[in-house]
Amino acid sequence: MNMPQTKNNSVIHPGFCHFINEEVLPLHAIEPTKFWRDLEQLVADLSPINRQLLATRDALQQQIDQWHLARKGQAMDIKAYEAFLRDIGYLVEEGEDFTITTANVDAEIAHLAGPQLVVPVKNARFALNAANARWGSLYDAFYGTDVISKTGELATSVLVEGNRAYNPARGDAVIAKAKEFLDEVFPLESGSHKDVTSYVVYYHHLLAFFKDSHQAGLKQPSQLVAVNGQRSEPEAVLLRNNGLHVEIQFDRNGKNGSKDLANINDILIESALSTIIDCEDSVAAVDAEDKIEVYRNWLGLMQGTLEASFDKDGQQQTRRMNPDRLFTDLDNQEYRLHGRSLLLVRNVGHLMECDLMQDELGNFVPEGIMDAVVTVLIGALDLQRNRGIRNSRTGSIYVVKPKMHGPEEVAFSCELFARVEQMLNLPENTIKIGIMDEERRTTLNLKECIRQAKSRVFFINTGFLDRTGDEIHTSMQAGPFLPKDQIKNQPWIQAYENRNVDIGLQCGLPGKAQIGKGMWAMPDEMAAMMTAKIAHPKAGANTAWVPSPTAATLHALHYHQVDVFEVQQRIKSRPQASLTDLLTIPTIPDNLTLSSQVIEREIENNVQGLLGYVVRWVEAGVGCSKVPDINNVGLMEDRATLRISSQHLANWLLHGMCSKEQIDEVMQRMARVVDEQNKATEGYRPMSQHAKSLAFKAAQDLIFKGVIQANGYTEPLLHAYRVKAKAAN
Ligand SMILES: CC(=O)SCCNC(=O)CCNC(=O)[C@H](O)C(C)(C)COP(=O)(O)OP(=O)(O)OC[C@H]1O[C@@H](n2cnc3c(N)ncnc32)[C@H](O)[C@@H]1OP(=O)(O)O
Ligand SMILES: O=CC(=O)O
Ligand SMILES: [Mg+2]
Repeated sequence: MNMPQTKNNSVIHPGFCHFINEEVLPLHAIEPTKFWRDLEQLVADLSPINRQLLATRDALQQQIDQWHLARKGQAMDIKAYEAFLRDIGYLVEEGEDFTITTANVDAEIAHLAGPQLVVPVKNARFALNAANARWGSLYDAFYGTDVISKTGELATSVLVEGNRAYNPARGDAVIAKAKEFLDEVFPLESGSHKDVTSYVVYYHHLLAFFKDSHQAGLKQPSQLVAVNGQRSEPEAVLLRNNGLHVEIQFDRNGKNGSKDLANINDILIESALSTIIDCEDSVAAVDAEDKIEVYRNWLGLMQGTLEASFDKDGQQQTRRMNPDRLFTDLDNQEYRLHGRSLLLVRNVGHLMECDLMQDELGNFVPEGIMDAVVTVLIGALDLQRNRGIRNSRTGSIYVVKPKMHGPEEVAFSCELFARVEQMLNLPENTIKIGIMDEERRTTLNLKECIRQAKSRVFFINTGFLDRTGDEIHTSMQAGPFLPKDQIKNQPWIQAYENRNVDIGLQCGLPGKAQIGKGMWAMPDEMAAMMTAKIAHPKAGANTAWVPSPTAATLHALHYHQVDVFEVQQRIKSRPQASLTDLLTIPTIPDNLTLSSQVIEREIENNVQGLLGYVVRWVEAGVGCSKVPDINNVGLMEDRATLRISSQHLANWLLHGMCSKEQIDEVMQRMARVVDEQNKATEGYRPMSQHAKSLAFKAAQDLIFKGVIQANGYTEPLLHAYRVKAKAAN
C-alpha cells in the first residue's frame, strides 16, 4: 500500500489511508502527499489547543464542585453564585449587539420552516430513507401511527389485500382526516374537499367540482403552484402554504384512488426539509474500522451513489437517493422541487481521540479534527456538481458541532473550519456551523458563542437532552436532583428554551440561519407528538428534531398551521428570559420528601433504559435504539439520554438518595427484564446470566463512576467497553 509521506512521522491507520487515497482523493484534484502533509500540520497546530480546552473544562468543573461543597447545607444564594461564575470565567461579559453575516445558505435553512430529521450515518438503509424523507405520504403517516386511534372499532375488521392486511374503517378515517387537513390549510371558496368529485386546473386556478355540479376555487388561488398531467384530468396538483408544498396525487386505478370520490390516491407532504446525518450521539464508532464505515456512507450520500439492499415484507428492495421532482407551473414552465432533504453532517465534539492517526509522540488525534477534515473533504464533492443529485445549491457544507462549552470552544471550531477551508482550497466560510446549545456554559454565554461564529453560523439548536445531562453533572455537588420528569418542569428549562430563541432573534438569525428545537424522543407516540410539538413553531423555532420520516411528515403539518416567521417578528422585542431562572438548579427543595416508592420507581426507570441501550451499544455496536421504559413506552435512547440517566443515578447515589446495594439489586432485576425484551434478537448475550457481561460492567461503571466522568459524558466508557467487546467477538 502507498503509505503517505509525512514530515513528522505521524502514523496513519492503513485502512484509513487506503480509504482516503483510493476512494476519496481521486475524486478531487488533491495530491495525496500534499493532503497528508497538510493534515499533519493542521493536527500538530490544533491538537494542543483542543487539549487545553478540555483542561479548562475540568478546571472550571473542579472550582464549581468546590464552591458547592464549601456551602453544603446552606440555602442557595443565586447572586453570589452568579458572581462566582463570572469570577472564574464560566460566565463571560456580553458584548455589544451584532447581526450575523452568514451568506450563501440554502432556502431550507434560511427561508423555510419545517422538520429536521436526524439519522445515524452508520445505518445506510435508514440514512437513505432519511435523505428521501423530504416527501412523505400523509395517508401512510396517518394509517401507520396512533394519530388515528389504534384501539376500538378502527383497529378491527382487517382485510387481506395481496400480502398486506388492510383495515377499511381505518382507511376511511385516514382519508377523512387528510381531507380535513386540506380544508384547514387549502380551503375552498365553498364546500369541503371531502365532497369534491373532481379537480381540474383552469388557467391559473384549481377548480373543484361537486356532486350537485357546482364548482369552487381555492379561497387563496395563489396556493396552486403547479400541475402534472393534463390540466383537465391532472395526475397531480401541487399546492403551497407557508412556503411548503403539498401534492395531491390522483389515480383512478390506484389502491386508494379507485375508491375515492375524486380519485385522490395520496397526499404527499413536504416533510424533512433538512436531515442531520449523524456521526455523533446516535452512532457507535469506536475505532478506525467504524470511522471508515461512517465516512464511506457520508461519501455515498454526497456522491449520490449510496445504496442499501434489504428484504422488507418478504420482498427484496434496493434503496437509492431520489431524484428531484418535476412539475409544470401555471405558465407552462418547468417547476423543479428538490427531491431530497438538505443534508447536514453532525461531527463529534472536542472530547474524544481516535486511532485514525497518531502524532509523532504516539498520541491519538482529536476525533473532532479528523471529522472536520474528512466530512468536509467529502462534502466538498457535492459543490463540484451542478446537476443530478446535489445537496447544497448555494455552495455550503453544513457541519453541526455538538457539545461545545462556551465561546472559546466555538471559536476553536471556527478556527478549525477556517484551516480546513485553506487546506482544501475552499472559499472562506464555505463550511457553516450549527451550534448545539446543549452545554450549560454555551447556554449562559450564547450571544458570545454566536459572535464567534457570526460569519458561518447556520443554526442554533436547543439540544435539551445533553443539556439536561450537563445540568446534572455541572451541579453534581449542589444536592440531589428532582426526578427526571420533574426536572423538565422547572424554571431553568423554560428559560433555556426561551432565551435561545430570544438571543437567536437578537443576533439576526431569521433569513440567514435556523433557530431549532430538540428531539421528540417517543418514536411511536405520534398522537402525543401532534399535540405537544406544535409548541416548537409557536415558540418561534424554524425547525425541530424528529426521530423518523413518519414523524417528519406529521410534524410538517404544524408548520402549515403556524407561520414561524410571523411569530419571530411578533416576539422579537419581548424581554429576554431571566438569567436567574437559568441559574436555578433543579435540585430537590428542602420541603419536598420523595417517598421510597417514588425513589425505587425512578431508579428502576433509569436503570432499565440505561441497560436496554448499553447492551445494544456495547455488544452490537448500535448507537441509537428504541428501548421500552417501565411503562412500556418505547423511548429513543442515544448517548445524550444515557448521559442523563447515568448522571441522575450517580447524583442520587452521591447524595444518599439510595444505596449502592439498592442500585445493584435493581440492576440485576432490570437486566432480566432487558434480557427478556431482547430474547428474540439473534446473537444476543444475556446480561443476567453472565457475570462477565461487558455490557453489564459498562452500565455499572457509567453509574458508579458517573461522578468522575468528564462533564458526565458516556463516550469514554462506552468506547472502552465496545473495543473490548469487538476484540472478544
Ligand atoms: C439527543 C440526540 O442527539 S437525538 C439525535 C439522535 N437520534 C436519532 O438520530 C434518532 C434516529 N432514529 C432512529 O434511529 C430510530 O427511529 C429509532 C432507533 C429511534 C427507532 O428505530 P426502529 O424502532 O428500528 O424504527 P421502526 O421499526 O419504528 O421503523 C423502521 C422504519 O423507519 C425508518 N426509520 C426510523 N427512523 C429513521 C430515521 N431516523 N431516518 C430514516 N428512517 C428511519 C427505517 O428506515 C425503517 O423503514 P424501512 O423498513 O423502510 O427501512
Ligand atoms: O443532541 C441533542 C440533545 O438533545 O442532546
Ligand atoms: Mg446532544
